[in-house]
Amino acid sequence: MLFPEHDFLDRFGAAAKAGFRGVEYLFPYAYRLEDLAGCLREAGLEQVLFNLPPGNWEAGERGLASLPGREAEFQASVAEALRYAEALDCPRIHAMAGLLPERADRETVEAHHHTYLKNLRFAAGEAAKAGRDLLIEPINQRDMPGYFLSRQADAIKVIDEVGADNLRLQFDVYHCQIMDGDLISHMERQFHAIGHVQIAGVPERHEPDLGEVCYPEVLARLDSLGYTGWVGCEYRPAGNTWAGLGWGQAYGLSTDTTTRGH
Ligand SMILES: O=C(O)C(=O)[C@H](O)CO
Ligand SMILES: [Mg+2]
Repeated sequence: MLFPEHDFLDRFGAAAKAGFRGVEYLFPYAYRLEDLAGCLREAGLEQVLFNLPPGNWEAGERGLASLPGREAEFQASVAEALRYAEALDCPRIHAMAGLLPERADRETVEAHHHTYLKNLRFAAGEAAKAGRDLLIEPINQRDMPGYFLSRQADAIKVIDEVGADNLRLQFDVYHCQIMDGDLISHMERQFHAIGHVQIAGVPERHEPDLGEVCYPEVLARLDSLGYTGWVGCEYRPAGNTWAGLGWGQAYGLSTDTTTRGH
């Protein structure tokens, strides 16, 4: 989502020049593995996370994991994601849950829940064989109406029901603020399950210093909890990406325009 001023494969160099040490993105599948691996190597970056294939994104699909009748496609998506994760040395992959049909009745919701648990057990098992973590993320209903997983408590319940050590929570602060609020309490209560963190300003999803969330306090508390994982900057720059990085200087990022030479 950052550096949209550049073609995708050029964003790796821009991220490194800005001081990032790792990158994540939604989907790698439109690109050749060797091109992505070369970008990481040349920029000296780690591949931190990406998503499993989401179904037909252009047609509005937002993941396969809870969709009854699509299990074979989901299993193939796990294999494809793990193939990319192996080549890019990516320790974690995110399985998007998918959308409920409009006005879903109780039976439909239960069928999605049953499918979700079954698929996550399969995917966590395959990821564990490869030494990788599988993440699930509650996503807010404003950005993704009908998304099957939107509340923090539901995500923790699913993680407990699946019972796989490598099934972890993708704690996106932006979504948590919109759907549940009470950010620091949720972060503290769920800390045992957090496998990745993402941040963005609320409500516009711009830079973290724009909006209602006090990120210096949230990130300081994350540190004091002993978090040693990554924090993904999953936001849409309000303007030029570089101009908006001032918030990150406290975390080693640079807004130095002289490094823009790219
Ligand atoms: O939407 C988000 O916050 C995500 O992190 C998903 O991976 C992509 O939609
Ligand atoms: Mg997110």
